[in-house]
Amino acid sequence: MGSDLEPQLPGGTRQASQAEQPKILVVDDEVRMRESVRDLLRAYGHSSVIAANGKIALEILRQQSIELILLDLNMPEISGLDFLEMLKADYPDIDVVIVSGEATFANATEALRQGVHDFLRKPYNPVELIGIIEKVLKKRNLERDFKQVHQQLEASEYRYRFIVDNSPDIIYMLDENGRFCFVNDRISQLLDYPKDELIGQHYSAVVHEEDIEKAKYAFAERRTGDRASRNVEFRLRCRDNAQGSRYFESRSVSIELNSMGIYSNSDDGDSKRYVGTYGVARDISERKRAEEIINFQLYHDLLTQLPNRALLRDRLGLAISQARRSGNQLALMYLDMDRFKVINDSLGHVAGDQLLQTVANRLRNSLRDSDTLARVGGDEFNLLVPEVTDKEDVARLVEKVLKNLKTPIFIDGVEVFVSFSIGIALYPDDGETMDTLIKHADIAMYHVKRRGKDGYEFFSSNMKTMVDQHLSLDSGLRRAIDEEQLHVYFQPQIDLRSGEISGMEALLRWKHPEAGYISPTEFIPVAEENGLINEIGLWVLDAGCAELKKWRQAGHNQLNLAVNVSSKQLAQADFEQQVFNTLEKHGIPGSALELEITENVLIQDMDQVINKLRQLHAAGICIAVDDFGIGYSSLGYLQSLPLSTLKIDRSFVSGIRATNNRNSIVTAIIAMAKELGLRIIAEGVETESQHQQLKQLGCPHAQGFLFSRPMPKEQTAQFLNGVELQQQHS
Ligand SMILES: Nc1nc2c(ncn2[C@@H]2O[C@H](COP(=O)(O)O[C@H]3[C@@H](O)[C@H](n4cnc5c(=O)[nH]c(N)nc54)O[C@@H]3COP(=O)(O)O)[C@@H](O)[C@H]2O)c(=O)[nH]1
Repeated sequence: MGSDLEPQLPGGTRQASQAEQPKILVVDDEVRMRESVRDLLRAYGHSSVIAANGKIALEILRQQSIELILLDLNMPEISGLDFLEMLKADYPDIDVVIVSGEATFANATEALRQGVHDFLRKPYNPVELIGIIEKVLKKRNLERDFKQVHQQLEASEYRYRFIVDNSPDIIYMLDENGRFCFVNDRISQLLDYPKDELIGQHYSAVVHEEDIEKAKYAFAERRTGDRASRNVEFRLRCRDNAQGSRYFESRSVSIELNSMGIYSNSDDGDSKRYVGTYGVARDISERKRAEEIINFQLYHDLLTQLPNRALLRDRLGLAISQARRSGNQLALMYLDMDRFKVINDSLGHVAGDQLLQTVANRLRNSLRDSDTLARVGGDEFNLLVPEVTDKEDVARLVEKVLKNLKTPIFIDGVEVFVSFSIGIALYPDDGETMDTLIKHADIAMYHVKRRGKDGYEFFSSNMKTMVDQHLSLDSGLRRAIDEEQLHVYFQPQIDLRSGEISGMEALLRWKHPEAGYISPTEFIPVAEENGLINEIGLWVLDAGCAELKKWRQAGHNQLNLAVNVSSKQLAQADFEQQVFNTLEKHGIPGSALELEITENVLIQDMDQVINKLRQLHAAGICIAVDDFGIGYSSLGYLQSLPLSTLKIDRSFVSGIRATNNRNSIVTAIIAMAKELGLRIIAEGVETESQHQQLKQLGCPHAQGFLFSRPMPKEQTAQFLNGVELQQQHS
């Protein structure tokens, strides 16, 4: 029957049987006995190997995987009990059934003590033996299955624990009293709490005190499904507040998603009992910080760190609502720095920025925390004072603010003096809405500017009428150009010695279809503000030159044309080129043109103005200073400028009498002009007496209603031809 070492398989190949069935080792020194057992096992479908003694059996165990040993106790060399001892030491998992003729109680007891599964006496009962074997194998199968399930559970538990502990989010469970019964590792990393310290603590221990109310329902959420809390934001406290607070977005999940016993079946089996909450909290601190930065940038001016227009509007809206409820007044102020552009242009933008920052700090330091100071433009600020008692109260505050700004500011070693024009509107008297208050404060500020800057004014309703007119002039003037409502009139300039006409001054007229004639004193400042003066001024020059050409062609070839030039026109980079082009277009020599500028032109950018005037002068064009004597500029410029004419202001002419000290001013101007080699024209001559006085004082030229009112071009041509016409308009 082959070697005792060889496994005796019941049919089929050895490998196939080994793979399919548990292996049984029969150890017996009696050949007949061990073969009968092997045959019996084969008959019942069990594969087995047989060994004639303990030594062979140990050898087989080293080579093969055995599950059950049927062991004889009485064997030579190694007894069954000794074999058992060796077996338990090296192969404790193998089950043993004793099949032996040994019948002593002591041996049987010892065998059982060593853990054998059963004891069967020879001659054995085959049915009993098979029954025992199958019972052992069944038990082993169960144990194997159990072990496998256990291993799978362990692996699964490990996987879940790994996932939970390595989650970027905090995962927690609270018991029904709101105490932590589970937290993952993430909570320790984020809040510096050892996990064990948190277990058993109420969730409020980690919630920021200001957010307890918000966190209350979200943290210990009882609801499930769609009604459960989602994305509720609040702050958790780090341990000992070591890292400050972090923002969290917490959510409680429904019991359907949570199979870990958050709700358990009650005793009746029909209802469920709340046992706790499961939640996931995600750290959103970085996002919150980014949001804070973005929010700051959205609502603040980055140069001065002051609130911007959007934040001011927000606070003003709230302040108006509160004032409406409480019946209080509030003040809104518009603050505009005077001459900031000049400072910025002369000292440079970096210095300008520093100045704005210093001014912002000074303003801020004059105010209370409840006030809102906002930067709403380059050099424009708005101040909201949410509660004021009366105008005097506001005036005191504004005076304090202006006084604080008076102290000179040093920028890069340069002493800078700043002043502000401040307009004030009060709620509810000056407006009940945000836009009205802002607009009215702006209007009041504008009035301070026009009045001479550096001060404050409260809004009044007549200011609004003026602004409304200003606005309608603005839009009307744009239409006036398109619809050809503008006209050039001419007023003669007379040589008092010969009585001849030496020149014509071009004067602009606006014939409005409804309002009639509108004075240039009203609309020229508007055109200067909206920039239309450049277009209009060039048009006057062109129209005047066109007429001058006709007059000269008609024989008045010594006639000159005087045209008024605004400071805004002169500031254009190509102004002189525009003049040269126009003269060239009409074929008029430069010497036939006189440009009238006012003293305020000279107060501005002196170097640039002198440069332009020199270029014009070099082309033969005469430069006259209009309204001379009423400006504040130094007389020293007269020598440095390429001037040709001084026009004595009407106010001096209207005052001259036969004996009057006003004459001394006119006399002084005439003397000074002669000294400087300048031509003199007296403006606004209305009476024969003025005419004679001027002649006596040696004034060579004059202009005024006495000689002629300004007239349209057709009448001017006739006037030149000596036809006396009734003047229609002045
Ligand atoms: N930049 C420009 N300014 C212009 C232009 N056209 C006019 N103006 C300036 O507007 C101001 C008002 O001008 P206007 O109403 O035309 O008044 C002129 C004369 O009508 C007036 N005048 C002339 N003689 C008399 C008089 O005897 N009495 C009296 N009460 N008024 C008189 O004086 C004005 C002429 O002023 P001036 O230019 O200073 O010689 C005025 O400042 C104009 O300059 C334009 O096209 N561009």
